[in-house]
Amino acid sequence: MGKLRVAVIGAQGRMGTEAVRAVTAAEDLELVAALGRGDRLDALVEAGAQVAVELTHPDAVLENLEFCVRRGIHGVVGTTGWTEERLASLRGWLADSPATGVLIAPNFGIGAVLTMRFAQQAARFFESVEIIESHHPGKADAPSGTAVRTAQLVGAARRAADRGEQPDATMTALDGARGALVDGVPVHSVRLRGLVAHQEVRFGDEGEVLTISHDSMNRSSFMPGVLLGVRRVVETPGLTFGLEHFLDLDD
Ligand SMILES: NC(=O)c1ccc[n+]([C@@H]2O[C@H](COP(=O)([O-])OP(=O)(O)OC[C@H]3O[C@@H](n4cnc5c(N)ncnc54)[C@H](O)[C@@H]3O)[C@@H](O)[C@H]2O)c1
Ligand SMILES: O=C(O)C1=N[C@H](C(=O)O)CCC1
Repeated sequence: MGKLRVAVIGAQGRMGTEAVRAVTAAEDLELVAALGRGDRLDALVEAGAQVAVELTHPDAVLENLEFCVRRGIHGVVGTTGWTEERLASLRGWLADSPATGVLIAPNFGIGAVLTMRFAQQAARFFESVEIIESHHPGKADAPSGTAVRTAQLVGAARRAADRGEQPDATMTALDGARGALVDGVPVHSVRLRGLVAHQEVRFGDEGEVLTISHDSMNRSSFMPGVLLGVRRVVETPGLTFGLEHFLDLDD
């Protein structure tokens, strides 16, 4: 079998630079295109790309994915900012191109995916939960895609366990002091020079606190997840949301 032909969109960015390096170094993959802002998407077709790794900006990702899916190019997406409305558009394009696969990974870090899974498992046992995510100050979106996904998973697990609202006697608060409420879970976003990507999920109950915490120290740590996504997406038509679906976590 020949090498899988891979393109990177957003190739000059922080993540894109790492992805270009990782794809180039992988023996079973061939980097056939590296696109930056302003480059023609037609270059993907001309290069014969089979998979596009999308690492751009929430404002650009939908247009790039529509182009790819309509041409049968599979997508591995790290770009954040996903809403139900955006996902519905993507599902529509995929319905018209049923052999095409798209993986959206809020986080490619294996440890971060496990953090989300562990938080989901812990959620039903605790009265209180808050999420603190901390990132570099160049990040465009807040809260992080990882924190939003974690809060959704925790919120769903709390609902399934009939956990009511969290205790909180706050009567007056400055705007933002209690974070953003995502699915009933307060999420606090820190932006600090020197950081890469970090998250703490703090659970509390009478007399005990459980903190599940994960740190990405560099962006090369995301690359095993990106490469796994590239290899698996070509055999997984439709939308896959979350790298956990490619990790066989229940085995
Ligand atoms: N899923 C994950 O594990 C993960 C990890 C890190 C970052 N991210 C996300 O990936 C995205 C990129 O992050 P980053 O830190 O690399 O950002 P960045 O700003 O360093 O890089 C983005 C690059 O995309 C380029 N770009 C913008 N619009 C484009 C377009 N239409 N076509 C081609 N290129 C375009 C920019 O010029 C820039 O070079 C963000 O949404 C971020 O949150 C996800
Ligand atoms: O650096 C970023 O930007 C990151 N974005 C993702 C998110 O929003 O969760 C993953 C972590 C790094």
